[in-house]
Amino acid sequence: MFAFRKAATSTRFHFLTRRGLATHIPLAGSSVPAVLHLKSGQSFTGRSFGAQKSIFGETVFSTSITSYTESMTDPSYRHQILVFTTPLIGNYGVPYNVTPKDSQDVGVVLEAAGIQCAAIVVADFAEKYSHRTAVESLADWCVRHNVPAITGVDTRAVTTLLRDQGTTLGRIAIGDDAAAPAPALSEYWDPSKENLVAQVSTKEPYTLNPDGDVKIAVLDFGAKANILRALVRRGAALTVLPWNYDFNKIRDQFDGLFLTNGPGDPNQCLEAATNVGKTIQDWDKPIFGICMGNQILGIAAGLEAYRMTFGNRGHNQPVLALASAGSINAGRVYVTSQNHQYALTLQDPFPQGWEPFFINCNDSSVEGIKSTTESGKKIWGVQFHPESAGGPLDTIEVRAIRS
Ligand SMILES: NC(=O)CC[C@H](N)C(=O)O
Repeated sequence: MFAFRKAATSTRFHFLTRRGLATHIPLAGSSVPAVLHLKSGQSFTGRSFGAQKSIFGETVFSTSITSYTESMTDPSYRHQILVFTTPLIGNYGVPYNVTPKDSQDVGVVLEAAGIQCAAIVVADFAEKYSHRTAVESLADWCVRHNVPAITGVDTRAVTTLLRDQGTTLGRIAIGDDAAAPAPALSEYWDPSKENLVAQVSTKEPYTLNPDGDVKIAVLDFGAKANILRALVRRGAALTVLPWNYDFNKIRDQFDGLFLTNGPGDPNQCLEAATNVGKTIQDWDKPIFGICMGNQILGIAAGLEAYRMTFGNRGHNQPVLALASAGSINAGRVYVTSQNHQYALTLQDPFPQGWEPFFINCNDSSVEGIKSTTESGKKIWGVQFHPESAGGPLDTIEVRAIRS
């Protein structure tokens, strides 16, 4: 036991010294009081182990049992207070998150360079961590990225509430703020009223793996790095574009279009849906979208994106492949990684030329759409994350699984 601890600690000091950070950042005051207030009136007390900063956000829960570092760096969690239903969080620390940046590499090991969620809430923060890739503790990482974190919270009670009343606006109050009364209802800030995609999307186009075999344009709504890595690994040359770039102006140079994941309400991005609407009308090359990308495709096709009660966040969401998925896959259930609050309507009939692709086995929400064979188009979207990180690999190569 001691040997493990020693190894983790010396790796961390090695990392900090190598990068010129001579002093160890101490574990943020674990006796500092902290409170999670919900706009619905409930308050949950705990202790701070992250940045000593109070924030507002949208309170959501994730049922994933591992990969807290991947979830926390996923830009789709922007401005969300992330409650982990798994009680013990932090036990394997945080890995080194930088790779040599070259034209084929997105430059990070996780999903983004920094923490993207607004704060985390856990039942039991593991102060001792151990993993061969760990270079710092979850507490140190949160402090370095100025992200508040609370431990000692009854996360089962919070989750039960959120499941019943839905995703709820919240406030994390740390230190002196924790002793203050809960905010007035009018003080709660609602991130879903903002265009969060504009905050996280690239501001300028850039390329990755320019010598790749297939030229794909990527509309960046807040891409997880592993999506870009997954495309580059398959030999694609990527041109990553800002979310509202009109791809139609340059589409002749490309073999395909990809639409990424992203934070917030897809209805804040109607400009992108209008652009994509023009593309799907008269472009016959392949188009694929993940999560927000699926929602933008759906809006462009004439479906509506609605707000779900508590969304689906976790790495254990079962989805059923429909007949439209093809005879190899139809009828199979895949366990998938998900992080979303909105979904496309399951309407009958579906817009002309489109059909549902997958259905969620828990709540029957639409888990993907595709163009019909008769339409002659090659367009697919999935609400889940086939590229995983974190989560099961069931859908990373759907066809390969059966063979
Ligand atoms: N991961 C995503 O792309 C999420 C899409 C959208 N922000 C939602 O919450 O539904």
